[in-house]
This record gives sequence, structure tokens and C-alpha cells, in this order.
Amino acid sequence: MSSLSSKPYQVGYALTPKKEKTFILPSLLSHASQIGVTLTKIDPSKPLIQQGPFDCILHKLYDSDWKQNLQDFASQNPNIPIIDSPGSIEILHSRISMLETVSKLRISNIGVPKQITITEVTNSENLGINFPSIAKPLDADGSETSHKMHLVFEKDGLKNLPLPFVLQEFVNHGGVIFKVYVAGKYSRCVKRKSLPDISEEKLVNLQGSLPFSQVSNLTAAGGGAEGCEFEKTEMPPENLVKELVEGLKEELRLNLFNFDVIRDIKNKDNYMVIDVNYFPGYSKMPDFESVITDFLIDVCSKR
Ligand SMILES: Nc1ncnc2c1ncn2[C@@H]1O[C@H](COP(=O)(O)OP(=O)(O)OP(=O)(O)O)[C@@H](O)[C@H]1O
Ligand SMILES: O=P(O)(O)O[C@H]1[C@H](O)[C@H](O)[C@H](OP(=O)(O)O)[C@@H](OP(=O)(O)O)[C@@H]1O
Ligand SMILES: [Mg+2]
Ligand SMILES: [Mg+2]
Repeated sequence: MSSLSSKPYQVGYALTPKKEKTFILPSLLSHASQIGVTLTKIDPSKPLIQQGPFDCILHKLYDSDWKQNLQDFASQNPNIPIIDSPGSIEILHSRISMLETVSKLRISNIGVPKQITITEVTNSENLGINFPSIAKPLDADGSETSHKMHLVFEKDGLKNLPLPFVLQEFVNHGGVIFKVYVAGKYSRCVKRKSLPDISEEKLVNLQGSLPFSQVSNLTAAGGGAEGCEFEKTEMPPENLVKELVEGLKEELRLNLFNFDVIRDIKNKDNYMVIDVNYFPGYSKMPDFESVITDFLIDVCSKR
């Protein structure tokens, strides 16, 4: 696909230095410029209205000054697409509202694990949540701490965990997670290594809690027997993934996100969404350069 207009589309991006390093790769810049898209870095500390001109804005910054800058720009440039609206992004910054959007879809065979919110130290006997479970920071705002999780094997394991957190039941899923990347009308489903299953036999010998963070962000799977199991794991049904993608796009009103799906090992027709992320690590996705560039052309050409 290429930009049919005589001059290239101008896409402004506002990202953290870390995100710029992992997303604005030379391969993306060169592919984009070949088919008529120029990616230009925005200085978020300067008024957006004094920069550009842009055919669309791409951003993954959350501070209030930037949000005000974006709002000032949008009010004077209502026809320039902003990818994506801060209001929509915020839904994904809480692990409660994030998964509520999935439950609203009412897609058969798709659910979310049972979870409760813990905002203070609790002595109540029955929390209504089975162990093992995972304690996940309530805020999924992209901070380092938002990924710091704990596997919790028993109620005592809840002591001293940083509050507030959601306590989500651990669902055995065969050690493989499916990550579905979405960029506008494009989507790609990939397999990633996940936490291993926790059998009843194992659980009796496990106490307290165990910290972990971002276990499924690596694209390569390990070799050996584990790797063989990984390779053998079937992808989820395409129609189910497509229904989830379309439903979440409509519900979230977002263009750039991914979501994590696991297959319930106890009933392999049932799947659960455990996480939804804004503007994820697209460079880990197959066809990264062409998917992102084609998406940007779609956005700019619709203006
Ligand atoms: N309910 C669950 N049952 C079983 N395993 C789970 C569950 N929730 C999370 N996990 C495991 O923990 C990992 C991290 O969980 P989650 O994706 O919610 O965290 P995250 O920090 O938001 O990750 P990401 O880097 O994808 O944003 C998952 O990739 C999966 O391996
Ligand atoms: O393996 P993926 O692409 O899912 O890893 C993502 C992760 O899911 C989150 O989207 C991270 O963003 P935050 O939640 O804001 O921390 C991404 O980090 P980033 O530095 O690339 O934005 C991971 O790549
Ligand atoms: Mg995840
Ligand atoms: Mg996440």
C-alpha cells in the first residue's frame, strides 16, 4: 500500500526515550518513507500547535502537561486524527475497567478470571478467590511498578503485598499465552511463553507468595522439551480472535492495543483474556513495519 498523494504524509510522534528506542526503528523509518509516510519526533515540552504540520499524531505519554498540549492542539485542529484519545487509553490504566470491557462483549467461550480488588490489609476468612492466584497492581499505567506481580499460594501470602492490587485467580493454561496485536484494521496473533501450570500436588508444597514481572514479553521460546510443548500448542480459533478484536475495538474505541488470551487447560474450548495493553511492543510482532505503516496511511488518508 502506498500514499497516493504527491507528498508524504507527516506523522508526528510523542514517546518516551525508551519507547522511541524500541518502536521508531530504522527499519520502520525506511519502510515508511518508501511508501510515503514521514515520522517526525514531537517535542512534548513545546506547544504542538507550533510544530508540524502533521497529518496525524501518535503518542504514548500520560503526564498532565502533555494531555493539555494535546487538547489545545485538538481544539484548533479537529480534523487531525490523534492516535489514541487519552480518555479511551485511561480505561486500560486500571486492571478492573480493563477487563470489564471484555466481560461486556458477552462472547461465548470467552471470559476473564475471577478477581477482587484489595485496597487494605484484610483479615476476612473467605475472600471468595481460590488459590493459587496472582496479585497484580491495580494501576496498569505503564510504570515499572505496574508490572510487579506476585504469585500467591495461600491467604498468608497476601501479607505485605503493596496495596492496592487486584487478586486474580490463576488459571492453568499449558504455559503458553496468545498475544493479539491490533493496529486499526490489522491484527496479528502470536504465541509467547507463559507461567507454567501449578498442579494441586505442587500447590500443597508452596507457601506465601512469589514475585515476578513481565514473563511473557520475550519473543523467543526456550529450546528442549519446553520448547517442543510450546511449538505443539495450537493457536486459538481465528474466528474467536477476530470476534474479540472487533468487539474490543468497538468497546475500547482504540486503534493501538494488544490483549493476552489463555486457553483454560480444564476446558480447551474456553479462553480467558487476562490483560489488555495500550500501544504495546509492536516491533515484536510479525510484519511490524508494514502493519504500522499501512495503518498510518489508513488514518492519514481518511482525513
Ligand atoms: N489469571 C492468570 N492465570 C494464569 N497466568 C496468568 C494470569 N494472569 C497473568 N498470568 C501470567 O502472568 C503474566 C503477566 O500477567 P499480565 O499480562 O497481566 O501482566 P502485565 O505486566 O500487564 O504484562 P504485559 O507485559 O503483557 O503488559 C502473563 O503473561 C501470564 O504468563
Ligand atoms: O510483549 P508485549 O508487546 O505485550 O509487551 C508490552 C506490554 O504488553 C505493555 O504494553 C508494555 O507497555 P506498558 O504496559 O505501558 O509498560 C510494553 O512496554 P513498552 O515499553 O514497549 O511500551 C511492552 O512492550
Ligand atoms: Mg500481559
Ligand atoms: Mg499488561
